[in-house]
Amino acid sequence: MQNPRESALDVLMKIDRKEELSHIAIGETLEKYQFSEKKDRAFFTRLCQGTLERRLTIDYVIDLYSKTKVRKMKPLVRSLLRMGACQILFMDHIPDSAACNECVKLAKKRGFSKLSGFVNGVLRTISRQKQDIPFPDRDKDFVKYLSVACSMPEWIIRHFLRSYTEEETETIVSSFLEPKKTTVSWMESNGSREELITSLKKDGVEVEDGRLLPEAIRISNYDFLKRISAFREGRFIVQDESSMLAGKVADPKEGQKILDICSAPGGKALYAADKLHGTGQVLARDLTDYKEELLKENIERVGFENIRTQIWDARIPDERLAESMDAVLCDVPCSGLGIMGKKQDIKYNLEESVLEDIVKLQREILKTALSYVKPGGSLLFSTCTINPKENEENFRWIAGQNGFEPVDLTPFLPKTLDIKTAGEGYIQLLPGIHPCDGFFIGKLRRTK
Ligand SMILES: C[S@@+](CC[C@H](N)C(=O)[O-])C[C@H]1O[C@@H](n2cnc3c(N)ncnc32)[C@H](O)[C@@H]1O
Repeated sequence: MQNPRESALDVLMKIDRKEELSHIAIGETLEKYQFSEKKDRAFFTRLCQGTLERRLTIDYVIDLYSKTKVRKMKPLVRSLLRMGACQILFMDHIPDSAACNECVKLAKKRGFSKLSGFVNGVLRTISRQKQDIPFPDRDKDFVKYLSVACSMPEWIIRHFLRSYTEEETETIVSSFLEPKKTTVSWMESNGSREELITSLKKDGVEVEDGRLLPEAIRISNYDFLKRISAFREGRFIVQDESSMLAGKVADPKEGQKILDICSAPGGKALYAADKLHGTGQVLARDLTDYKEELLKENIERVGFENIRTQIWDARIPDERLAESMDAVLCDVPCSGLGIMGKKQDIKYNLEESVLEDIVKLQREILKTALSYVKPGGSLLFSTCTINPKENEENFRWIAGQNGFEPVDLTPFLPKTLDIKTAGEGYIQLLPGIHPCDGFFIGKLRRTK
């Protein structure tokens, strides 16, 4: 990576043109430059992520000081100004002069010499004014204030305000901007937790306990996952604690037959296979070749033999599996409103109208999923969103199906998680309020 700013510019333009999702575009560049200096790779990543994370705030500020509004700018100039403003406003260790000069140089290098004066003027004005920027007033217009302060589309804030108070909404939305460590799930079939920690430390990785579960470990100060020996040896998978908790609630037991009908990249399916200790069978399904490849890559790395993959559309009933599974994991595709801190694209790409269609798809999948549960077996329903229509309302809908009853989740939850609805078979985890992603977990048992 000769120039991390130029690499960031290319990635930001690709994302702006909606050619690629941000984690894929950033990941591909990091893979390509895996042998570049750690500090350049870290700066590139932070610059891309920061510019995306704060895009609405940055655009608001640029629009205050530029005659041409952000949406009317040439794509290269737009991305360049955004990343310049990100450094000036949010990256304290970068001198403003370096941020301006480097952007001007890049404008010239990429054939925009005529606009380099404009780029310089806007960035220098932002630098001069940064302590006095007139942000929207919280008391006059809460939605506008929070939208600009936390770079969150107004419709999403209004959507949250239908279910949560202003304080709760502010806590949730601002939590998405907090720096996050990578959480990983220890695979107990591939060595002890102590061995894993020793191996991580030997590779220079900083290690902390998880906040909810003993199998969770939070890691930092690493450069490239694939260079960590314990990762290559399949001693852990990357997984948020909310997702591990869903696996725990599913309560996999040795010898069981488990079906994960929406399983890529395989977090919950692998968590379940691990707990089966080489016995039983997990069938991990997803919709496309690409998703099956992701699953296979992870299964191969971990080396479990009690899990196999299959491409299958979860909406289509498979008679051969009717009432045959001890547990069905139904981690449905969802709006992803609980993980907007990790996947920046969600907040900018999602449209409110899509929320209704998602619920329809989820019900089709859930209905089919129920048909695979054997009498006495269970269905785990989960999403990574915080939308009551996709969560509580769907849960009530499946709980109303003949022959199913909610399972008390209390015995599966850590003592620190005191959520009143657990006794009714479901919990809603909220980012900023609970120490994990926004996530919904519900469980039902087939009674007959
Ligand atoms: C929330 S993700 C699953 C995450 C996974 N359970 C894990 O823990 O790693 C939802 C998955 O559903 C898949 N999906 C979407 N529509 C589907 C369908 N009709 N049939 C099967 N899988 C589908 C998506 O490809 C996506 O991989």
